[in-house]
Amino acid sequence: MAAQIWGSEKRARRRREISAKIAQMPELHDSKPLPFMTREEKIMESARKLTILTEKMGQIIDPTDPAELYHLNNEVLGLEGNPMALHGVMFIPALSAQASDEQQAKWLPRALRREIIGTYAQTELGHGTNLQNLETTATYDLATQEFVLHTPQITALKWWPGNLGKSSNYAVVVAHMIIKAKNYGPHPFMVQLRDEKTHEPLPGITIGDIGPKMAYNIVDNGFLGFNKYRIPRTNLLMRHTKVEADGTYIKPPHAKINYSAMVHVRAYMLTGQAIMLASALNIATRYSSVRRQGQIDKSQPEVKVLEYQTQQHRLFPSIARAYAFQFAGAETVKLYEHVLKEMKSGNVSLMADLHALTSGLKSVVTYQTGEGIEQARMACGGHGYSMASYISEIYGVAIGGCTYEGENMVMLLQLARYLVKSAALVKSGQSSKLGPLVAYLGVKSEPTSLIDRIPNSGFTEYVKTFQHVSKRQTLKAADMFFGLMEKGEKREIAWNKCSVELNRASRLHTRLFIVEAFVRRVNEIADIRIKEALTDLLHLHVNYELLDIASYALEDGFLSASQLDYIRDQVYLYLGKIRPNAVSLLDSWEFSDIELRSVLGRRDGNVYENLFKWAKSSPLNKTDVLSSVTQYLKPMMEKARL
Ligand SMILES: CCCCCCCCCC/C=C\CCCC(=O)SCCNC(=O)CCNC(=O)[C@H](O)C(C)(C)COP(=O)(O)OP(=O)(O)OC[C@H]1O[C@@H](n2cnc3c(N)ncnc32)[C@H](O)[C@@H]1OP(=O)(O)O
Ligand SMILES: Cc1cc2nc3c(=O)[nH]c(=O)nc-3n(C[C@H](O)[C@H](O)[C@H](O)COP(=O)(O)OP(=O)(O)OC[C@H]3O[C@@H](n4cnc5c(N)ncnc54)[C@H](O)[C@@H]3O)c2cc1C
Repeated sequence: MAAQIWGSEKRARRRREISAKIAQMPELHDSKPLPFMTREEKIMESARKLTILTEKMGQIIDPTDPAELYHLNNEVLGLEGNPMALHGVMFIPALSAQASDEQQAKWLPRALRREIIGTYAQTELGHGTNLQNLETTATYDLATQEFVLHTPQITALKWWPGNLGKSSNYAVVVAHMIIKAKNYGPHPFMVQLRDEKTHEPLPGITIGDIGPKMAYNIVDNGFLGFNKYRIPRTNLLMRHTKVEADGTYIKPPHAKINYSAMVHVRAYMLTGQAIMLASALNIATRYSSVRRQGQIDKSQPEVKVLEYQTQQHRLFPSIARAYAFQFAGAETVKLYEHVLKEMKSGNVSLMADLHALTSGLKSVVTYQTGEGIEQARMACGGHGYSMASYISEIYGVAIGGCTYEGENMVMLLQLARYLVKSAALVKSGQSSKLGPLVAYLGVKSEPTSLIDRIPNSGFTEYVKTFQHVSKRQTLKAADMFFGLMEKGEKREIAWNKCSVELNRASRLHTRLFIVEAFVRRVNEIADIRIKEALTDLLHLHVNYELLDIASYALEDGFLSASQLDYIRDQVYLYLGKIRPNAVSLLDSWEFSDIELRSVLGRRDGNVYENLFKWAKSSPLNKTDVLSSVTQYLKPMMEKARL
């Protein structure tokens, strides 16, 4: 099963080898539980481990393999980020995709050797979503052949970029490029921020940390202002766009090609989200099979809380989602790598499809991951609320994904643009022009679902039902939009008035893709026992998801009330079938105790003793009487007694 999750037997084996090596290297372990550290201590601890990793990484992993790097990162540095998180996640990908060969030769080896630390500085205090209204400017000075970076007002301060505040000394900065008074829109520039020897900010640069956040507090998300700060013309990233010495602008082959670093993260973050969901579920499911509370049959002893159907219903559909996201994420990364290769050789024809797909997936996966992790926390009762479970940290980090790389509603609307264009093709009789991901929009469906009518139909009838609801909602939302325009409404106003319906279509389309990716994967599996376990999970997935969106299928009679009862029964049937495998389905992800950082989720199940040990190690317990008591509470009580 681990081979299915991680992509191959070799990958699963490598992960085990890496975890085993890390277990033998105490210098790479947290020196004390992260929840007991201050933010400064955590940053210091993370930087300590990071420097050891830079020295010893080659002994543990193949540093050129992103999957091995990601695993090493999760085990040693953890989810809360590190002082170089954005260096690997966005700075290097931005340089790789957007810098010319000559620029790459100059900067990439230094970045890869970690001679310099970089980040991706795009979002500003006043604007994050609407890139067209970013306010930082890069004005070309023809006389000196330099760009002058400037922050005209407070809202133009860069705000949020990870590791910008204190750790990075370089950044890819996105600014409006102005040449001879003409604004060419946002473009990426390589900018040195700090002196390489002293790490002091360079003259003309104002920089710092934006303060503590809901989670991710090891990352120094920062602010950045420029006061007429000059950089050479050749620091504009020039793989696709060029500015010649005389100010001549050579436009890129696709208007949005400079957005590729964002698409990179949107594609890769899906499996990251799956891992966080599976981690929280691993903690909750293990704990649920240790925790005994109450009886189902009063004549029997107290049961493990995992025996309760409500507990299973709370956890198991999310287990199925974690697998579904992992499989859909793996497909998306493959597609991304393919499109990136094509883009590098000048073929930009697949960019729109990739953008639409990653926009929808990013939104649905992060939202459902957040939901699933929060349910996992509640499933652990009181102990889930303790930082000893570590679930609250996983939650805080995971839901950051609903906001970063494009706020979820906004990204769903990006997918909706693609769906509406596809609907227009269907309506104008040009269904043959539909791309493969939306081809179903042009296919006539049966009048009613055959879900419970065709025995042994595999998952075909389910897929058809998801296709039907997605198609219907897409065409309905598109009709609403076209209808408003026909009535004379301006395009943008009409769009806004339909946007809730449009986003519903985007969600349904994305959920269909996730179901299809799960079905594709299960169909590929040769090992009978693995196939059987995953088929059960897939049954739970399709029935649970369909129940969740049933209103769309009920409103036009595609599903009947009796079919809904059938679907509900299937959910209960598969909850029971999955119960014996539940812990194993999560243990198969092979998270080590070091990686999980959870007292509740320990592999050995020795929860209570370790919770007590953990509580005793709280800094508050170093002394029996705190100074808050001697200074304030004790005198208060004494005064009251007089
Ligand atoms: C091994 C790696 C492991 C990785 C693990 C992950 C862990 C992650 C941890 C990292 C933590 C944090 C990182 C966070 C970093 C950031 O957040 S960076 C900042 C991100 N910011 C955003 O995402 C901003 C969102 N906004 C946008 O993307 C755009 O502004 C928006 C698309 C909303 C609109 O752009 P405009 O330029 O205004 O576009 P319009 O003029 O409206 O035109 C839209 C048309 O352009 C098409 N489009 C847009 N984007 C793309 C694209 N990327 N590719 C292709 N096409 C694109 C769009 O479809 C429209 O086309 P149409 O007109 O419909 O034909
Ligand atoms: C943990 C974290 C890490 C980050 N790291 C980085 C980084 O490394 N580099 C970087 O540059 N940035 C980074 N960011 C910033 C992040 O990319 C932005 O916050 C994000 O893109 C959302 O933009 P915003 O803050 O402007 O939200 P807003 O756009 O202000 O969103 C507020 C509300 O308005 C709605 N809204 C906005 N526009 C529309 C629209 N057109 N239609 C409908 N609704 C709309 C949204 O849906 C949302 O409900 C990070 C953010 C976080 C939380």
